[in-house]
Amino acid sequence: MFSLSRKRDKKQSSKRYISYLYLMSIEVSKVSKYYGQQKALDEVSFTINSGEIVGFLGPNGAGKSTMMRILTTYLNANEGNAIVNGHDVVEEQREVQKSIGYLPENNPLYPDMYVKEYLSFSAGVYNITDSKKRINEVIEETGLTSHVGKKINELSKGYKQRVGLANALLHCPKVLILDEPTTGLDPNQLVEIRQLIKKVGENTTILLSTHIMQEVEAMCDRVIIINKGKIVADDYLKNLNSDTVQVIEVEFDYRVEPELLNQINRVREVKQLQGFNYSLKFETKEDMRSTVFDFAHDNGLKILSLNKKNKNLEAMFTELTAE
Ligand SMILES: Nc1ncnc2c1ncn2[C@@H]1O[C@H](COP(=O)(O)OP(=O)(O)OP(=O)(O)O)[C@@H](O)[C@H]1O
Repeated sequence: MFSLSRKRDKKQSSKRYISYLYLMSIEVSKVSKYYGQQKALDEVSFTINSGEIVGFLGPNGAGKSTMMRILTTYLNANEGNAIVNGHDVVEEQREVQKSIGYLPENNPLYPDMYVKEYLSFSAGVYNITDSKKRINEVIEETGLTSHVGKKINELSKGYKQRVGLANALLHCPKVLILDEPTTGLDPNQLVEIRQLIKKVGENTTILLSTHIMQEVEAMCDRVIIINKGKIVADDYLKNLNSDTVQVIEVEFDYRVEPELLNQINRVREVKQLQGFNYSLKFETKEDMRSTVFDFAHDNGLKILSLNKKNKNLEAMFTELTAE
């Protein structure tokens, strides 16, 4: 275990800086965080490459906001370290803040300010040169053109989120950190904000947190799943959505010994669910439903229902975050 405040060997640090500059946007290493006795993060480690859109997925209370607040320097970890765009989140806070855009969970906007007034105020805080030009660019990029003359408290939740995004993008950050960016949006606003985030992600590395699995499927290249403060999965969606793993859920009219079902040709795993329901896992592209039917017939078992599922993100999320 090593501490966030430790001083690094300068030579090693500059070598690492160069590699991060080109490849790695974020590196988190064995980060733990306690609130009193409660461990909110438990030796969390992951890396995010430059250009990726990564979903940080977990149920309520999993530790997502805590991790994001550490990455954005608003909170210190108790153990471990984190580097963002080549800068240590404790030793180089100012550099980290300059290189990231952050949209916190409850986007703190000034309700009485006009949209443009608010962005000008932020541009002043960021010390942006040629701020007028940059403000007009982000207004266009985030689809706010027809709303610039409005006060923030006159905007819908979706447009308030756009203002938050515009604000986070003002200083052209390399990495955007978005904490539950679509919470509370209606279905139309949801689609629009997702499209906007995807568009922004064409030029920016994005880490976004959510507890909604479909959110990750709609926007991300990769998912990191966190549960009770621990990383439980980290993979690219294209791998998770492959159809080589197949789960068949079958309901019989009576209890069947799992040992019997284990004899089905090519079955890899048998799980007993509620009632007389069973889940059978296969690792093949071939549709195994007829094999299951034939096995049931040959063994005198009566099937009441049968469902084939691909072992996709939804199934994995449910399994990994089950109580
Ligand atoms: N300031 C705090 N003081 C005490 N406990 C806290 C504090 N902030 C968070 N926690 C606890 O730490 C755990 C992780 O919280 P965190 O907000 O990081 O989770 P989350 O995944 O972002 O949840 P949500 O999706 O509900 O926002 C939770 O059990 C939470 O109750």
